[in-house]
Amino acid sequence: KEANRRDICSWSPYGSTLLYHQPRTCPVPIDDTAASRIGDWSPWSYLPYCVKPRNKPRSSPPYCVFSSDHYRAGHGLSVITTPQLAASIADTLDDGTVPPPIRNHPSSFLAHSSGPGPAFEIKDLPGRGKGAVATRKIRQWEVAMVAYPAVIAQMDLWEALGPDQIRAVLRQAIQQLPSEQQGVVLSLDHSTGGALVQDILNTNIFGIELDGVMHMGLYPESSRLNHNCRPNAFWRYSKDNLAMEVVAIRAIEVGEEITHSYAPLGLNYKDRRETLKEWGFTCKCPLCSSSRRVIQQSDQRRNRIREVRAVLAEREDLSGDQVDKLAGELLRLIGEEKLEVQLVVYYEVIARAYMGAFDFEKAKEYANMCENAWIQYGGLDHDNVEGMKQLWRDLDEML
Ligand SMILES: C[S@@+](CC[C@H](N)C(=O)[O-])C[C@H]1O[C@@H](n2cnc3c(N)ncnc32)[C@H](O)[C@@H]1O
Repeated sequence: KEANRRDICSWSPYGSTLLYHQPRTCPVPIDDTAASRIGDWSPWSYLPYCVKPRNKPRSSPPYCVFSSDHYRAGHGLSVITTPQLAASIADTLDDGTVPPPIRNHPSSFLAHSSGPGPAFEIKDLPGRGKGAVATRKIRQWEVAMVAYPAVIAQMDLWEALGPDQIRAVLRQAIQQLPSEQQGVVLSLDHSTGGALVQDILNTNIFGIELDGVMHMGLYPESSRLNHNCRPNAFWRYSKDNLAMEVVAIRAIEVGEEITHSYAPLGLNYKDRRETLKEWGFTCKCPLCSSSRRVIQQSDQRRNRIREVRAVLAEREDLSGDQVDKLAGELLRLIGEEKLEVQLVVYYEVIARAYMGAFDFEKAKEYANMCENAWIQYGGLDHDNVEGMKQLWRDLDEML
């Protein structure tokens, strides 16, 4: 009975978990041979271009280029992945699967442009190339930017394919984009070295998950966002419609650059530099451009944040008063370091520390703060809603 339901793909773990419920169809995965045999490769605009990944076992599925000309009002999309994963995202090609709040956002190119227009402009910035600068005040939790992918490629592409195969699939993926989108992609920044398209991908990708498999997502609009070690925004994307939202973590003033962090948050200066080497640049954000004394003070705070977190998470003999003191110190340091994006994680650590100290009122207070922050942070379909439910279950069991 289940298998007959149109909204469940038997081979797809996502099946019916759409937040924005659309009837889901379940296209059959096709490679180039199957598509030519049946003479149909819809919903894709071109016959898939497939290669056998040279560095994977012989039984592995091919990696194919699937392109759509009409994706997001004709901006186009090329996906380099297995036939099965391509079939699992076929429904997202339909503009109708983008929920109205995202589709109608002023920065979305699907919006009918009678509204106020985007809240940012792309400008040249000293030492950092181009970047997005706020043209009006952006409120905390406001979606500042909506973006859609132009290229998606399986994350292990560079290892799975031989160099000639990589060149061939990238050439095909770019050639099959509408010409305007080709120009947009080829004009993106690149700083990691090597062949142009591969370098553009390495410089600009966001890691996204399709059916549990990591992919590189190239989102040209949000590619212009620079890194900041004290970011004022973060990004999230929806598996259901592939749209990316850039959200303000605190109020952003007119003229302020909108930034996110490319590196895990909370690293000290040396570790951040090491991590950002992979991206091929030396960070020139305001913190990294400060005096040595300011950087040292920041490092001390960041080291202390890690220590306090470890004490709260690991010590089982803390009293309520001790948790009060440590939680207060942790939140003060996070505020001083402007690492608000991490609060979701720390609220849970504090809630669990209060549970350990049998102060259930405070535990509930922080569990509530954690849940509200996750909802603001990830939206209702965020994976961590499950983690939150576990926190509440653990708390209920103790009461
Ligand atoms: C994803 S792009 C960001 C937009 C880019 N600035 C542009 O002009 O399109 C990443 C590149 O921007 C530059 N960049 C980003 N954040 C930076 C920072 N904090 N300091 C210096 N350069 C930065 C680096 O060249 C990096 O490789």
